Amino acid sequence: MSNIDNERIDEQARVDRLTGLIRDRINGLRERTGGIRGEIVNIRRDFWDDVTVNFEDSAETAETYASMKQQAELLSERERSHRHMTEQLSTLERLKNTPYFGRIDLIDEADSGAKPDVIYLGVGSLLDDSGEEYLIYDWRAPVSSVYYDYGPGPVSYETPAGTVHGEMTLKRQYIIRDGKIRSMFDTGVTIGDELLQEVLGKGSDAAMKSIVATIQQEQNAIIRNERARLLIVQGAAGSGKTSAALQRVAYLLYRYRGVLTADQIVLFSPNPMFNSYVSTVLPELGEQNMNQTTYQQYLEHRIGKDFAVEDPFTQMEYSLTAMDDPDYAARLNGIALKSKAGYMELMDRYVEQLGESGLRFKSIVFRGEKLISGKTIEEKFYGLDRSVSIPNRLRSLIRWLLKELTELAKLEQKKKWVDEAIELLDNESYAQAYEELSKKNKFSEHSYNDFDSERGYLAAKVVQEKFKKLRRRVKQGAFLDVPAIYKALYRPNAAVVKGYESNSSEWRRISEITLDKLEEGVMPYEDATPYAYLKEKLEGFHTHTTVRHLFIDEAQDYSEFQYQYLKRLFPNSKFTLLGDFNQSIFAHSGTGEIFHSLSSLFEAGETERITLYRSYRSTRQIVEFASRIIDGGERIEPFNRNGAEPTLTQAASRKELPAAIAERLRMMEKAGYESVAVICKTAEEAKAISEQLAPIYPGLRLIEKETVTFEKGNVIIPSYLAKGVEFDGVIISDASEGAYSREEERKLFYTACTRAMHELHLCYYGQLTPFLQ
Ligand SMILES: Nc1ncnc2c1ncn2[C@@H]1O[C@H](COP(=O)(O)OP(=O)(O)OP(=O)(O)O)[C@@H](O)[C@H]1O
Repeated sequence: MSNIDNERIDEQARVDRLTGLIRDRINGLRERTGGIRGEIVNIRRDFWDDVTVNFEDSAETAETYASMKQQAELLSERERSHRHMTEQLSTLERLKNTPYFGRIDLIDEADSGAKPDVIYLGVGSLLDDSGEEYLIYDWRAPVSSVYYDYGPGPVSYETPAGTVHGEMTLKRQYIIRDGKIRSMFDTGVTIGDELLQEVLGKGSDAAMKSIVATIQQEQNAIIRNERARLLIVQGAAGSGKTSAALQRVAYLLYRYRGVLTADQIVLFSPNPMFNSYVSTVLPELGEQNMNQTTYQQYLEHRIGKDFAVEDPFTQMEYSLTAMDDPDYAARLNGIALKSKAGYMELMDRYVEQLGESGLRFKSIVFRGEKLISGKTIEEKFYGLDRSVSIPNRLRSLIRWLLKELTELAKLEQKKKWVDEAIELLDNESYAQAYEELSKKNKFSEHSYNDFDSERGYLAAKVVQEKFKKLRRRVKQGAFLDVPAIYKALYRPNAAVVKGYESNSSEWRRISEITLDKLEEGVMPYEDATPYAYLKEKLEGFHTHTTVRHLFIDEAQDYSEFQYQYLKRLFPNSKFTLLGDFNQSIFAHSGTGEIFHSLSSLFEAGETERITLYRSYRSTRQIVEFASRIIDGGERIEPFNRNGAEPTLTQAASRKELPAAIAERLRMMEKAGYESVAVICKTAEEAKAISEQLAPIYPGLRLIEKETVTFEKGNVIIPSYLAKGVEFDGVIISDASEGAYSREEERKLFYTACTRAMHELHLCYYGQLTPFLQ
């Protein structure tokens, strides 16, 4: 028997020993948690039986208090133990079938000559019975970084106590399934092809997978980066940006356990469906999910009461389909203009001017009557000390208005409608009034009819009730008419835009189309951030000070303005931005140059950039094919996994396209693929193709912007919604010149093609897109 065979026997014996130990511990823990759970139920049920309650005198009261405290402490101690055991159980469950995936043998420089420490890495740590020796190290432990960063030879790694140097004498990888070593091999720096081949060759899933066992060196740099205030990751399609981001969250939660919690981490995703796609990774690693949201959801939350906020996909659909609209060019120019930092400066200047004049206030109206006119409020506001900021002046104004309302309420009580309202009161209200007044001795002993004071009391009650809503709205500052203030920016001769764009006919056109939308109650997507920013500047910023880490996926899709805004909203947060400028498809994010220039967001020393060139998602053939579409694509390195060449199918006419697509779908079904996407350029096209395919290839699920769950199966999806997700096979429904030929469509086309893991097929009619010619 060869050496390696002997070693494998030893290794399997160790796996057996550990899985046996893990199982024993699981059984023991299950029994104990069951017992504790029972105890907790009993303590809760008998809590008051076991407490002697007696408040007769101070000594008895003290004793009662002490006995309650003792019971409460016992309960919380039991609950703590239960929580701890449940966590341990969940770690053991994760280690049960695959206790570890890697091993390193390490000699610490400090004790050279000694035998190497043998370190096994898994998705959780395991101590021996003495509690002193690690049988398995968590992949996030400081020493584990050596596994991802080095091959055999000299190594170093950071610990809280400083840098440790040493020598790695062995690096081994395992594929262990159900407690059996399927294969094991010794490697250098790169974590072996074999393991990656196995992982990447599998079918796609409804949920993203964790990549702990095969994290690559450059990905590890992202995961463990702790220095940068702003970490910018530019990575080719399929290079593992999202995967690395999620592993990074898990790493941070481990590294800062006790200090950092999952709710202090926020991930901005490209769409709600993507949220569902990535939501299983962290629980799989034994961590809680961070807060996940989309920028659109955030905007809705902030300004959704003022306007119907257009979403980025509707804007996208417009930019892809509305070329015949006479306002098309003006709208696109407006989108570009409003996404720049210069537009934020314009808002700043506007706010400065508003400090002097121009704020608009709504009158405070009650029962159709103006109680305090907008004009009066305005005069009061501008009568306040002008050196004070607008939000602080508004606060004074609120105090003044509330006082005024108290006085006005008294006048209101005398009005006739109040009498009518009193008459309609029920008996209970009367009885209550009588009781309260008796308590206050308001009824004079001599009068037999206390009508006046009773009426006074009831009138005050009626008016107070009706004024409640008014007072609440005043407290919220709802009398400031932010929509009107924003609209004023686009009115002819708005003071602030003088010298900015006032003479340009383009600006006038942009203003007109924006105003039209705003008057309809619709907030165009490109205006949503400027509006939210203006609102915050006037009312005072609602910052999220507890958030420590903000992750933005598909970061190339955000505008400069949006970044500046986010920076202000999350003042205590580090930013991790993950994107690919080759996939910037939105009109507001330009051609991705914003993503390039982001370094200016923070100080130079606080920003770090990492570029990922290696693409893992797709076969070599697909990566090479797709890379030809974009500039600089030759730098993208495919992972060496082979598959079929992408195919081009020319249909005789547009009408024949569905048949060609159906044919490809059947072929892929035969080949056993379970998730195939027909990717269309727009939602409009997706809907049409979906209807045409239904009779000849039923069962495809149409994905729309409202779709919130990502499920396994065959789908029809618009290109821009397929961002960030992947499929076994992709069929580009229409790769004709008519669909993809404008320069703005190049990146969209690239994004669509790079969603495929194993097979890519393109259908077209007439001329093929010039991007492939
Ligand atoms: N180190 C790795 N080990 C195993 N699989 C990996 C690794 N890195 C990436 N992958 C796989 O590659 C695929 C693409 O990863 P991911 O979606 O994170 O890439 P991305 O850079 O965010 O892509 P895109 O920009 O196209 O959305 C996923 O299936 C992921 O599991």
